[in-house]
Amino acid sequence: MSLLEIENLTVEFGGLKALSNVNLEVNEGDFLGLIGPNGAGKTTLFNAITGVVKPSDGDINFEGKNIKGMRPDKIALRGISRTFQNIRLFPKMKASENVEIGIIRVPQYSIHDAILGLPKQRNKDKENYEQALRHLEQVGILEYKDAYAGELPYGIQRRLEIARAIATNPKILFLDEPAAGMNNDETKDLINFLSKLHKDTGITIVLIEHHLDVVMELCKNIMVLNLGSTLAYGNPKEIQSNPDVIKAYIGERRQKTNV
Ligand SMILES: Nc1ncnc2c1ncn2[C@@H]1O[C@H](COP(=O)(O)OP(=O)(O)OP(=O)(O)O)[C@@H](O)[C@H]1O
Repeated sequence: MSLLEIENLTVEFGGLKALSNVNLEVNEGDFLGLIGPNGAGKTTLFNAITGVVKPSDGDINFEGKNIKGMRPDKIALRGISRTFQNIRLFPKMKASENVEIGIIRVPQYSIHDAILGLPKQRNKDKENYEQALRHLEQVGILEYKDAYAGELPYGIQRRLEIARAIATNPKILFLDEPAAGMNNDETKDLINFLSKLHKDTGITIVLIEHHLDVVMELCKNIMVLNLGSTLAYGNPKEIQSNPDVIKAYIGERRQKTNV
């Protein structure tokens, strides 16, 4: 059984079919890339899986259970975590506090314990802080633990988002354009860091990215969406030489980036 199975998924916004009969299987440990032109439906697919938008048709099975239409918080508790295209950190909170928010998803002590500041609450707070530091270390930004998120360099903020997402201890991680707005050095750092994260933790990752070098280097398989439908699926070599993909997307990206 696959970890995630998407069957004939359709998402409509008014008269617009953002996704049309999309099928996808993700196995445990996969590193899957999701590419395609602007408006192809990539983020909509993430939004449907994470419960942010309601599909009009099809099924989304995670660990054999249909999660289609479930609330985002319930889906997150099943082990599905994500980052967003636009950074969504709490800028006036410290880096460590942003990660603690990822850890404290379910009440860990009663309101009574919290109001009275009982040892159970104090111990849990200390454990959460220590765990947050471990995640900051995991993504290589421990030195920024006391810095305010909004004051961090862009590439570090992106890593902090990933630290917060993995703090929920997910079984699958969806990354929506983690290299967006990064310069070449930051992009190279990101490739190395994601490769190490995947190797060290074995976590299943699905990655949307327009920086094709990131996708080609990291992903074992790639799904190409175009106009809400699957245009192609294959390994990086197959995708780069697929004439339909070159015509619909890669050719245009090469022109834009002079690759
Ligand atoms: N909440 C929404 N309401 C109405 N239309 C939407 C909504 N979200 C997405 N769309 C539309 O659905 C289509 C797919 O959008 P989506 O954001 O999924 O594309 P994408 O492949 O992620 O694009 P990009 O690479 O630019 O991020 C687009 O035409 C978009 O305008």
